[in-house]
Formats: sequence, structure tokens, C-alpha cells
Amino acid sequence: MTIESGSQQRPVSQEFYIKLAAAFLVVVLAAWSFIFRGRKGSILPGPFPLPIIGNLHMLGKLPHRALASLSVKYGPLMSLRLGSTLTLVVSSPEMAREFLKTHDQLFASRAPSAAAKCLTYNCSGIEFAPYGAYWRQMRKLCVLQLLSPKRLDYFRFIREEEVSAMIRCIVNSDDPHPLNINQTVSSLATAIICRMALSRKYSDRDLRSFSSMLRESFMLLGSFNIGDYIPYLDWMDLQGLNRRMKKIQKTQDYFLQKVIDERVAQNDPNVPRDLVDALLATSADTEFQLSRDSIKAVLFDMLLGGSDTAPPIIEWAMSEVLKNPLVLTKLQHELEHVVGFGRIVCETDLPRLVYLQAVVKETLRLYPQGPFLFRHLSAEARNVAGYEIPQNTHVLVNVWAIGRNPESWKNAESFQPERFMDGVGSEVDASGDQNLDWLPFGAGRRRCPGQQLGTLIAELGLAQLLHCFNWRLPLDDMNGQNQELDMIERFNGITFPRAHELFAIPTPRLECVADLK
Ligand code: HEM
Repeated sequence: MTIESGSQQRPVSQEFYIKLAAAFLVVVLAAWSFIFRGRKGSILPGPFPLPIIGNLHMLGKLPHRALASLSVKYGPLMSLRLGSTLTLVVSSPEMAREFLKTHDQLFASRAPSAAAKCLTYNCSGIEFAPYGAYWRQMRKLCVLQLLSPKRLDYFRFIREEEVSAMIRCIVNSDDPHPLNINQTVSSLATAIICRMALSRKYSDRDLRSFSSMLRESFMLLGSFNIGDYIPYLDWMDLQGLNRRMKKIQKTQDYFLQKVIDERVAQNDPNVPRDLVDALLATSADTEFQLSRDSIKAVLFDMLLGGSDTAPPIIEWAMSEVLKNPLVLTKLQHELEHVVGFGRIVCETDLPRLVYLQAVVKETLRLYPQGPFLFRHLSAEARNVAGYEIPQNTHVLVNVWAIGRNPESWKNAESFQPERFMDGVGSEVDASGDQNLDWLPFGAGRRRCPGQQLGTLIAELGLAQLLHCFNWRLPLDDMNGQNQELDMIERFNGITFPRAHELFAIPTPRLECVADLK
């Protein structure tokens, strides 16, 4: 092609078109940046967003790590555009305090996602319910029926029975291969929460398929779904997540409907009341009527919270213990001292197993389940930490980054349970109320109500595994020496599993373990 210039004709080179396209792109990007950063009044630091996708491309396969690296450059409060959504990323305890304590009520709602709407019956459970009277009532009911110290004490026999059943299963196994720790402990928490919430004992096969259904739900609820951020692309379901949600929702609904139908049909006044009865009673309450879908949503939230949270903690803790022989020796000495060799560990031993408690806390610092708190949402515009935060801004608290913050933790990357022990070397109050350096259960109004239950399951499970057995890695066998065990994680939405499952070989350590047969 040519253009006229007086009487001369000059060819227009390809280079000209490339430059023109580049100039056009720069103008579009500048306008985009001006419109979004300027008009929303945000002067928050953050990476430059691309048109349409914003910063979605920067999340990578491990978003907690990608965002932690970006926050080193942009600071502990960073703004991102995820599609058309303004998202703040919080990466320091000071900033976490602003959102979870100082302005807790303002940010106490949840950012609704397609997965939350689909799997929790339009957000009518607890985890994804908007902040308000309904959420408060449901949370209170679950705490009263299931999670209060009194109810936890009442259900102690269930936890002890189920952990002993797990030990029995290991003892009785005639499989010559190393034990898959994840598989062994994954049904444990599901069995416990099913017995506590539904008064039902399921078969191992049912529990395994149930655990994997809940794991899939966790993944879907925590994933960054392009359709949530770029709504006009939702119909394309680019990641295939919507299809997976619908499939899992059908299975979940079938299961929960059956639980409710059986309970309604049972109607036996002599059977002790549980959470299902309490929810059904509330549904008849004239003041606060609950639909069947809401009952299913609340039950689902309890099963979800109680299932795949403690097992990964046990698996990570076992990995660290097997990597650190000194930690293993200290743990086993403590168990010998407090419990001895004549019996297995009971829950009432746990308060005296202070080193074991420190191991679980340190595991949660380095490997929090999950790496981000569930997305919080601003109810109205407000100035926070000197920045104007618009209404409906999403807030993502990077618990993983906070747990590894070198300003809060000495040798932040290394596993040192001693930092949680009282006295010399103690670095932190792990209650999470005063000190937001340690946030695996969140803080403020939306803080996890199942902390005590989750911790009890993780501590009891770990204590029994280490008290009843000696462990070695299969790699030790192959090479005659201790090989480096990898500690790589996989991003799985809300939970935080190992990328490669842990395999280890147990040898019975207590004589009374043989009696468990
Ligand atoms: C050690 C295991 C557990 C860990 C690490 C854990 C962690 C968390 C985290 C990080 C949150 C979000 C807090 C926030 O967004 O600010 C949460 C919320 C929640 N957890 Fe847990 N959790 C555990 C065990 C449990 C158990 C056993 C249950 C119940 C059976 C449970 C039920 C819930 C519920 C209902 C919420 C939503 C609270 C709300 O939105 O008001 N969790 N949990």
C-alpha cells in the first residue's frame, strides 16, 4: 500500500503499522488505568492492570506466593484489579488489624462467588452468608449445638474412638507398601464431624468418597473463577469450573436431602437431639423460619469446615517431624513422660503435651489451611489506613505471607516449634486476638468458630501416630540415608495440601497397640 505525498509516492512499511498499533495500545492502557485508578479514587499501590483481565494473569499457579512477591514491591496493602473487581491484598499483621479488628464490622461480609452461590444454596450457610441477623443466628446455633466447649467435651468419646479406629486400621493393614498418610487421616475428620453433626457412622468407602467430594468443593469455593471477575465471560466457563460445581452440587444435594428425609421420618423422641434436629426445630420456629435449602447449607458448611482442615495439618506436621529428627525425639520424649508406654493418648492428656501443641501451631504458621482467609467485602466506602476504599471492594488476607513475614518471625522459613512455647524463646501469643502475626483461623467477627475442634483433631491424631509408631521415610530405605523430603504445596482453593502426598513406614512402638487388634 502507498500514501500520496505531493507528487511522490512512499511505501508505508510494516514497521509503521506496528508502531501505530503499539501507540493505540498505549493510549488504551493509559485510558484504562486512568479510568479505573482515577475514577474509583484509589491511590493504593499496586501493579498496572491490563484491559479486561486486570491483574488476573499475575496470580499464577500458587497465588499466595505470587501475591506475597508482589507485596514486597508494592507494600502490605496492595490493590489489584481482578477483571472488573477491585481487590485489596493484605500482607502484614498491622494491615490485617485494620480490616479484621479496627474496621471489622465494615468488612464482615463475604464476596459472593458463583461457587458459593451454587454449593451453599445461594450463600445461606455460615461461611459465605452476608453479615447480618441470619448469619449471626446460624453461627450461634452451630456453636451451641456443636462447637462450644461444653458440646466438645460431650463429643470427646467420638474423637477418641475414631482416632483409635485409625490406629487400629494401620496396625491391621497387611499392605506391604509405605502408608499414604493423607489417605489414612483424610477420612478421620470426616468421620468425626459426621458423627457429631449428623449422628451417623458411615462406612470407610462412603467416607472416602464423601471426603473427596468435600475436597472438590473446597477447591471450587476458593478458586479464582474468571467468570466471577469478568461476568460477561461466565457463560464460556473457560476453566470448566461451573460444570464441576453443578456436578458436585447434585451429589451433595442428594446426600443432604437424604439426611433430612431420614430424620423427619425417624421422629423418635428417645434419640438424643443433634444439629439436624436443632435446625429442623428452627425451621418450624415462626420467628425465624428456615427453608430446607438453608438447613442443607448450614449442614454442608459444618461438614466442609470439619472435614479437610485437620488432616492436611497432620500430614504437614508429620512431614516436618520426619525431616527434623530432633523434633521427633522431643515429641516422643514428651509423650513418654506424660503418657508413658502402658496406654494410648487420650484427649485429657493434650493440655500437658505443650511441645506437641507448639508443633501444631508452628505447622499452621508455615502451612495455613488456607493460604487466604475467605474473601471479605466492604459494606460501604470508608477511609482505611489513609486510603479511600470504595464499597464492594474485595479483601484478600494473605495468611501464608503473614505467617512467613521476616519482620514478625525470626528465621521465618524454618520450622521451630519452640517459638510457641511459654518462657524464653516464646515469640507470640497464638490466640489470634491480640497478635495478628498468626492468623490461620482468621480474626474478628468472621473468625473460625471451629478452631478448638480442628485443633483437638489435629493434636490427638498427631499424638497417637507418633506415640504408637516409629516412622521412617521410604527414601531412607532405598538409600540407607535420610533424603530431603520436598515441602512443596499445591494451591487447592481454600485448603493447602502437599503437592506430593507423604508416604511413610510405621513400626509399632507400644505393646498395647497390638491389643487394639
Ligand atoms: C484446624 C482446622 C481449621 C482451620 C485451619 C480453619 C480455618 C478457617 C479460616 C481461615 C476461616 C476463615 C476466617 C475468615 O474469613 O476471617 C474459617 C472459617 C470458618 N470455619 Fe474453620 N477452620 C478449621 C476447622 C473448622 C471446623 C472443625 C469447623 C466446624 C466444624 C469450621 C467451621 C468454620 C466456619 C463455619 C467458618 C465460617 C465463619 C464465618 O464466616 O462466620 N472450621 N475457618
